[in-house]
Amino acid sequence: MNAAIADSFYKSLSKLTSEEQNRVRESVFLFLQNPKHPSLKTHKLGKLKTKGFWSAYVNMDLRIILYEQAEGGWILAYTGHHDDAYRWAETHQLEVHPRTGVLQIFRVVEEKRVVLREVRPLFNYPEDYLLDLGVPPSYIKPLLLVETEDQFSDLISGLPQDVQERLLDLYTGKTVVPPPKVSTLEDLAQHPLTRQHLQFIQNLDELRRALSYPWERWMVFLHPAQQEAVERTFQGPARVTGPAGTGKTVVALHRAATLARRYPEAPILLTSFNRFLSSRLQAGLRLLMGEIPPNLTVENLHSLAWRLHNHHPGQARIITEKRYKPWLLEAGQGLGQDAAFLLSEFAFVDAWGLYTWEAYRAFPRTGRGVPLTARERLKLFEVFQKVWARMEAEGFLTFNGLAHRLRAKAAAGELPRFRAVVVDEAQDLGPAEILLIRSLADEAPDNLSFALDPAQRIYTAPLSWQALGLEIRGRSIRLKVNYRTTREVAGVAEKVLPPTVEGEVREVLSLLKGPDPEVRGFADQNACTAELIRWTRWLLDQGLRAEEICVLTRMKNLANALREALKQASIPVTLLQEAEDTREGLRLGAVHGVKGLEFRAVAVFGANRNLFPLESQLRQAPSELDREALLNQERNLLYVALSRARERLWVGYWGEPSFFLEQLNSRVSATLR
Ligand SMILES: Nc1ncnc2c1ncn2[C@@H]1O[C@H](COP(=O)(O)OP(=O)(O)OP(=O)(O)O)[C@@H](O)[C@H]1O
Repeated sequence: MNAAIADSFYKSLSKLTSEEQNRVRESVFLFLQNPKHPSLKTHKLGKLKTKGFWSAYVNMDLRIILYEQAEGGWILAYTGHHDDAYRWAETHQLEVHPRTGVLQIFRVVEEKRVVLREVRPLFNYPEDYLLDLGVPPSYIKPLLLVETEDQFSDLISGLPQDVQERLLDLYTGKTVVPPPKVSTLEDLAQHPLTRQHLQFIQNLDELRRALSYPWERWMVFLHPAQQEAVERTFQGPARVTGPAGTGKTVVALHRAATLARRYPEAPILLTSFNRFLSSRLQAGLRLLMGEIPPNLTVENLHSLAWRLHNHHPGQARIITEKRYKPWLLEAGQGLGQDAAFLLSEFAFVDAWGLYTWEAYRAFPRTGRGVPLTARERLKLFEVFQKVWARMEAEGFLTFNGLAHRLRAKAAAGELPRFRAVVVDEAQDLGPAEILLIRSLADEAPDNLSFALDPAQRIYTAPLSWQALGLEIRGRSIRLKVNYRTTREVAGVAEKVLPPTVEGEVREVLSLLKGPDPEVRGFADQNACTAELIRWTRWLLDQGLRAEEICVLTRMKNLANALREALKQASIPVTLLQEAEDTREGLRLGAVHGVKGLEFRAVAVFGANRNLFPLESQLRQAPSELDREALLNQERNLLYVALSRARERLWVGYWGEPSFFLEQLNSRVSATLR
């Protein structure tokens, strides 16, 4: 079988109803077994003879647009309702690029753009160089004639994704290196740029598999940077980083699947820090692999730790800070240290597993904010020992304590190991968790793969990878193409962050265009609520389903108050923490519960000065450095909230706006005054 499915086909398929998708799938199957099957009425599109497009009949309403290759193979290019499908065929073309050799599908450039006249070009590069970058020859002149940014965006939106990326980089003043050239046909199928757009189907089995699952583009087409992070054999721990929506979870899923196939006899673990995220990973893997193979475990770290712990006698219950706080304060009376500092130092010692005096004394407290003399350290350690003794006597253990205990067992060879561990959302893991993961992985190539975004760290303080014994230099891949959201939404979300986060310059490229986000100030909470309800109703009128809309607040109590108001307005609501994918209703909840999710429309309700950052929390910071760390976490929380939106973003505040919003561009900040 000589067939390929194009990215544009999957994209168009996803716009059809599931009933229509099924009909299209049946016809594709039929077509690829017998292109001349009479029921398909396959015919060359008359007026478009030179372009090589064909149409196949699905039913009275639906058509599949195909391209016949010179060597006799077929490319599935598009599917849609009759008029839409024919319009697509008329306005697109498929061509092997004369320089790069890559097969490209792109929108036919409009003739009227090629009028030669005196202009002040926005984009001025040698034609030869643009050709080297893979710009189709018909686009060169129009590109050199664009005068405004809007014209530029509009023009390049018809180009293949990789060419758009290069042109946008060029536009923002970056040096862009031309892609490698494709010379042979075999080379073409293997070329990362081709694989970004075309899925080659070798036999009926592959076709059956491709047709029997819901088709999602991320399952099939990876960006070359994603592909590298998925497929490379790393000689040690590796990590993939990137802003929200750049496909880190997609990489983690593919990487786990690839490693499970690469080491079929060895146990592989795909993990994240909470149950909710792991169940999403599980669902993603089922989509990707059909069945999760027996050597691949998907489990959140806490549940894994309990499972390993329960293999051994002497179970303990996990203690929360709320429960041990009074014990710590009682033991620490007379030390002259305030409660916030005692709690913070206890958590620090616990996180790093400094359970002996020698370990605590020798451990650098750099960056802790409150300096301690050796004597003060010793006094503190004696207090901590009392708390640990009490925990032990009452059958309790902190989670970090459990993690360190397991780590020691793993080091002594008493626990089973994984050949490779893949970790998603790794920025929120603390030292105890990362050290545990490290101890559970074999010392071998490909053993540890982390996916993370430092700007989404909302639970822990930044960590030094080197201090954890993880050397990742030369094995770090950065993603920058945002597949989730529009340029407008990504622009607003990134602007609440500083340009560099934990040493990494924030770089994001979104190829989608959409409406400007709205940032609105109100006199009080009631007015903000009323407008939010109006906006929600408007979205529902526009055809969005309630579950495609999510409203986020900084605190749970604000979400509860809003829930009542939405109920009264007869808008169905499901709280985020209760939300199964199947439940209906607008999603509502505190930002902490929205990690890893995305919605067509997102509203942040209460982006007020005293809520982002949460004033009451900042006041408790024991030192200026702790305050700084908390401030960053709060900023990250707002970033997480804003970056969940795929198409529409609405931000409402009353009183003073959060100062994190100050960096927004003038278009948005105009509404702040
Ligand atoms: N190669 C791809 N092709 C098409 N869609 C993709 C691709 N990679 C990612 N996506 C889509 O982009 C969106 C974001 O992907 P994903 O959740 O993996 O990003 P992320 O970097 O983990 O985001 P976050 O940091 O916000 O959790 C998803 O809808 C996903 O399906």
